[in-house]
Amino acid sequence: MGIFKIEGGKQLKGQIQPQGAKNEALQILCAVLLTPEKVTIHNIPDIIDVNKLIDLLGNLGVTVEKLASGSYTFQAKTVNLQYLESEAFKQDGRGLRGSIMIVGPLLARFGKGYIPKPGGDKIGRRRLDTHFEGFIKLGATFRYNREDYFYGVEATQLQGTNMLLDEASVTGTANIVMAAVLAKGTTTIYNAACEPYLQQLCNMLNRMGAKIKGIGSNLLTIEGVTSLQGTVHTMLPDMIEIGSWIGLAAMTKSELTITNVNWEYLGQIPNVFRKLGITVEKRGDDIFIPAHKNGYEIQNYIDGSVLTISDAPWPGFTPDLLSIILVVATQARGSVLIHQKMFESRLFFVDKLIDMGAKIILCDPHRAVVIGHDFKSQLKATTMTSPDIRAGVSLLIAALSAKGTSTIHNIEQIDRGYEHIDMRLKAIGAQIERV
Ligand SMILES: CC(=O)N[C@H]1[C@@H](OP(=O)(O)OP(=O)(O)OC[C@H]2O[C@@H](n3ccc(=O)[nH]c3=O)[C@H](O)[C@@H]2O)O[C@H](CO)[C@@H](O)[C@@H]1O
Ligand SMILES: C=C(OP(=O)(O)O)C(=O)O
Repeated sequence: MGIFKIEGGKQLKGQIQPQGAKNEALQILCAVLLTPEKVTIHNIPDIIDVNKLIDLLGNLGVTVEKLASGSYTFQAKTVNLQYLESEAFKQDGRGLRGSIMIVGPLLARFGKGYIPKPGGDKIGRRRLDTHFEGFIKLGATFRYNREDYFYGVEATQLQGTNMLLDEASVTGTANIVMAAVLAKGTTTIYNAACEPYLQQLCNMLNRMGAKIKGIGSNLLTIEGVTSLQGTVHTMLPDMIEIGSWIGLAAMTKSELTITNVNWEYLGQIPNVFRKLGITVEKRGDDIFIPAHKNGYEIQNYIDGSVLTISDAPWPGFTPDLLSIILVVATQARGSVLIHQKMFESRLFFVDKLIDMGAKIILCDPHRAVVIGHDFKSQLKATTMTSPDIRAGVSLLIAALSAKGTSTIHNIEQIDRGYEHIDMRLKAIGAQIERV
């Protein structure tokens, strides 16, 4: 397993261009299975999870051609359905979370979709009921093999229907939408997730000939069509990476420009950092973060009570940035309650920050109070292990701000979602080595 060695306490400076969005890429790549025609995709991030999914598509018989860095064509003229029943698929399929979204397109176009329990972060229970309840509603038969955690759905022709999702699941909505576009008749999906990832997916599907209305809302209406054609799609910049760079700049008192961020898709993200007292300046389509020489001060509520930052389905604040908010708060002036509502094991990494000298009280698995140091006491360097992708980056930010040399193990978790992070950090002055 890889290791980062970080010499912290250095100010960084410069420009950073966000990569294409990981969670969007995982949906878009699965959508290529819906058509026998060529699909060209640009701004694909070069990260472990995405590369695993591209390999999986190749194993399924999709012709994959790399045009340039980040640009590929995919053509699923025929698909090797036997691979779905192989031992190799059981290994490949559980390598990442995003693989679950091959099920909807395969079911819709080929009548069967199988998947072993998918991987992804170990951040609490991650059920798949919403996905399979949706497929069943569309008329699929469902089976689950408890022995080897293997899920399967089959149907000769999906039928449009009305459904109310039990929760606004991101990958669940994507999966059901990709099945419903080829169903017979009209499907309505209420309580649909509507993250920018999903808006991008639905817009792409419409360009392929699908008929989806209500994009960006929690009520999608999908008129089924018999076939879809090829298209060209460009991924948005990764909003979670953008948030990570904002946090990094503030915590290391660095001046950073994050370029071409697509402001209109950032939702609450800039404002939540502003609530921590961080200056997030809009300069055209860039974000400019000045060096916070005098620190940053957490805002209280109007009545003077302590601020809470919590997650919610879009357009609420994404759970994927709460770990970063938490680490940034450790050096703020003031206190904040971090409430991670969705996942129950995503805050345990605070133990490491406490070891480094941060003032945090973990109230329960979902809530932590952070009392900021206002830079009066620097975090101390240490050795740590990255438990999940976002905690990993939060620990990396802590290490870059800490005094001395820190070591982070299990950096594959970080490489799962951040493209060449060590090279990009070096380019803005960080001292980081991959060993
Ligand atoms: C590959 C991918 O795209 N992964 C993202 C996707 O995962 P994923 O699609 O797996 O996450 P879901 O949206 O299904 O659910 C996430 C968690 O939130 C809970 N939940 C969800 C909706 C809701 O209204 N109430 C609620 O409590 C679920 O029970 C689950 O524990 O969305 C998550 C939530 O934004 C992100 O953290 C992941 O980065
Ligand atoms: C939880 C995340 O990813 P995944 O769903 O792939 O585990 C994430 O991107 O923060």
